[in-house]
Formats: sequence, C-alpha cells, structure tokens
Amino acid sequence: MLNCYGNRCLNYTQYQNPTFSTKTCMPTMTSQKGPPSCILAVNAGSSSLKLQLFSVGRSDTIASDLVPKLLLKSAVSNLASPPAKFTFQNFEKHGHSIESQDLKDIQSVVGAFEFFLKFLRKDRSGVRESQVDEITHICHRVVHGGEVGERGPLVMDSRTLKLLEEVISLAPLHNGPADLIMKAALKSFPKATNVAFFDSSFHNSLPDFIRVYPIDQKVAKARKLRKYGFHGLSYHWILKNVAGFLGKDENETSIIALHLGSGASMCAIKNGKSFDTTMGLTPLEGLPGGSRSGTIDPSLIFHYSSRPADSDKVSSVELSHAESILNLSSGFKGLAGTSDFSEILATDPPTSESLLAINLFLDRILSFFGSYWLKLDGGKGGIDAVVFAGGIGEGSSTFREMIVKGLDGLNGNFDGMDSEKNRNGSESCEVVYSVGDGIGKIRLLVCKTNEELEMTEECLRDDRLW
Ligand SMILES: Nc1ncnc2c1ncn2[C@@H]1O[C@H](COP(=O)(O)OP(=O)(O)O)[C@@H](O)[C@H]1O
Ligand SMILES: CC(=O)OP(=O)(O)O
Ligand SMILES: [Mg+2]
Repeated sequence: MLNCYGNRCLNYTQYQNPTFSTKTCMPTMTSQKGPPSCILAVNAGSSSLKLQLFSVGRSDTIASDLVPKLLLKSAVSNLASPPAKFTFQNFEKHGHSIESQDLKDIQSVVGAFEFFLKFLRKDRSGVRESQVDEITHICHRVVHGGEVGERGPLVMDSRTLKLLEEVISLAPLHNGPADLIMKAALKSFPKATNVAFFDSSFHNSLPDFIRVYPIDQKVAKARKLRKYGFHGLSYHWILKNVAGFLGKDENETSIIALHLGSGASMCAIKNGKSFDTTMGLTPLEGLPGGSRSGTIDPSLIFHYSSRPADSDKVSSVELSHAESILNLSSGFKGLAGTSDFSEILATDPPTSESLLAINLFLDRILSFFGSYWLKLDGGKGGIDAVVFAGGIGEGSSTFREMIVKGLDGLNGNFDGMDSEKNRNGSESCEVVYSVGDGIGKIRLLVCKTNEELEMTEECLRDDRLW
C-alpha cells in the first residue's frame, strides 16, 4: 500500500521502520518544550476542514533532521453545498481503511472540528486514547495574519488570540472559524502548543506598487488597508516542490501558480518570491470562487446597498449585507446555483448557467494570466512553469485543458499538453507531475498541494515554535 508525502512514495513496510514508531510520541506533562513528537495540522478552508496527524522521528541519514510520519488524514468537505462529507483514513490500521459518511447536520468548519475530535476518541477511529493525549503541537492554518502575520508563525495564547481578533473581519469566511477552532483546541489539548501559520505571510515580498491601493495613503497606512494575498501556505508548498521537480533552487524558480479551489487565486512567483497575487485586502478580490464574486467594479456594492439614481430611497440591502452577498451567494453559486464546480463541469447537457460560470471563470483566469505573463517576462524566458493546484486545479483535467488552450494566443514556448498524462496523471504518487510533452521551455505541471504538511514541515524547521 502506497502513501505519498513530500516528493517521495513510502510503502507500508517502510512505514514500519522503528525510527518512525509511534513510541516517539512521548506523553507531555507540561506545555511542550523541545522538538514536537506528535503534530496535528488543521486547515480550515471556506468549504472544507482538512486534518492530518503526524508522529515525528529522526531521519536515517541526518540524525538532527526531524521527519514527520503520517498517522491519519481526515476531511469534512462540501460544507458549502450540503450534505457535508466526512472521510477518515488511519494509516496505522490494517489496510489503511477509509471511513466515510455524510454529515447532514454539520454546516460549519467549527462543527466539523468538534465532530472530528469526538470521532478521534471513538474506538472506530483506531486511534489510542493515549495517542490523542500525546499530541504536542497543533498547527492551524489562519488565512489572514494582518500585520502580526508578517513576522511568520505565531504561538497562540490568550494575548495572541486577541491580536488576531482584530483581523477577523478581513477574512470573514476564514478567520472567525479559525479563531473558534484555535480556542476549542486550546481547551481540548491544554498541554499542546498551538501555532498559527498565516496564508498571508508568503506575500510579504509584494512590491509597494503592487500592494498599495490608490487611495489616501494616510488613511491606508493608519488602517492597514493594502493587498495582503492568501493561499500562501499552498504557494510555498508548490514553490519548494516544483523547484525540487525542476532541479532548481527555490530562489531561482519563477512560476505562474493557479490555486483553484472553493477560494481561487493565482500567484506570480518571481525568483522564489511572491511578486503579485490575485487576492487582496481580503480573499474576496481577484478570481471568482464557489460563493465569492471576485473582482467587481467597487461601485457595484453601492448599487446593491442603495439606489444611486434615486438617492432618498435606500434599499433594504445594507453595506454589511452587501459584503455577505459578495462572499456567500455570488461566484459559481450566484451564476449556476451551486458552489460545487465539479457539479457545474458535469452538467450534461450543459445549461446556459453552467456554461456562463465556466466561461466567466476561464476569462478571469486568462486576464490575470496575461498580466502575470508580462510581469514575469514570459516571452523572454522568465517563467519556468505553469502550475495547477487546489480541488479544481488538481481534480479537473478538462478545465486544465481549457486553460491551456486559452494560452495559445501567447505564442509562448509552452509544453504541448499531453492528453494522456493530463487525464491519468492524478494516479501518480508524486507530489508534482507533468501534464505536458516536455518539449517546451515552460513546463505544464500539477502540484498536489498539502497545506497541512507544509505547516508541519515549517513547525519542525523552526525551533522558535517549540
Ligand atoms: N475532480 C474534480 N473536478 C472538478 N472540480 C473539483 C474536483 N474535485 C474537487 N473539485 C472542486 O474543488 C472545489 C473545492 O476545492 P478545495 O481546494 O478542496 O476547497 P477549499 O477551498 O475548501 O480548500 C469545489 O468547487 C469542488 O467542486
Ligand atoms: C484563502 C481562501 O480562499 O482559502 P480557501 O480556498 O481554503 O477557502
Ligand atoms: Mg483550501
């Protein structure tokens, strides 16, 4: 039985290597000091909660290197288009059995986290009670780090939770739930160290002329109103794995990365640094998503909330309500009635609504692509690869093919698409695989993103978090 992480495939016998034994999970008597021995990684997305549990061993080759071993993987997906689906896979249980069920009553990531915690302690999970108590570190994906997130990951306690409360309104679909999950984790695992890893940190390198909005700069600075950018854990994972795949240093790798999931964004990575990205002050800017509008004329908000031509008659839609409409009932949901893009792609025969959603998404992606092509000097060899990731980017060969077809007009030195690899590549065990013919200078790649393992690896690398 194979299991993938990093760019490696491990088989079950390698899994039994005693250096990776769960015995490495020592019970913690006080808040953990010293290297982590058991890490729970929690990724609260807009339509899903993804979790992985790792024990930590020493590398066979470099004894000082800490290596995570995957113990279990669990997810609650489809939260935005119920019923939510729960999956739980215990890699220590014989046959790596997968448990799955519909959760009719769970509609939020916080409810999903509570369900997961209860399930973990059930016999059916195959996880020993003592093993749960051995968790020394909990890594949380927090989408918006505001100014505190600029300095990188942050150990959570009542003081740092307060600091993050200030930016909850800047990532309304994410930071509120993450805040509640961190509070629940602090309560349920009082001996563990909780660390927040920020999606926004990766974009600290954005140049001023890209991150500044053309508004009064006194107000902008005082209220920290600027582009932050998100999906940064995913982009760093993509960067390091694509650099490894290409045999290049991270800081010599330049790519256009497309993270297309319930929330969708793109990033122009220039020599290992984020140079531009489509999301902004909040995850609402840029591409449309499952229920988010993406970029619109800012005046549209006022047309929602008032009737400009008839100014004394104010409509019943208030500004905060308009914000919630743009976040929760726009995007694919507003266009085609569902936030589930796989359902839209599978509509057979296609309806005018499904075609509109697909063509509009494609159009916005190509608009940003053209812009990033120029910014990275694509015509002069400034781009190594185009990389697809996220639920849609990894899951839909059809949509990847549509995007690549749309790039024809650039007349760039792209790989041609290899239809066979594009259709069947997902069966590959590799984290990064090619969907191109390898003839062009710009490779077409898919990267199986893994925000949970990204946080875990960072946690093991950064001893300030222990
Ligand atoms: N095989 C697939 N083909 C097309 N779309 C897919 C596929 N698998 C998942 N998706 C879509 O990916 C989106 C969820 O992406 P994901 O990255 O898991 O979400 P989140 O933003 O919650 O992390 C949903 O719109 C879902 O329909
Ligand atoms: C930032 C963001 O939109 O994240 P997700 O796609 O996980 O909802
Ligand atoms: Mg996600």
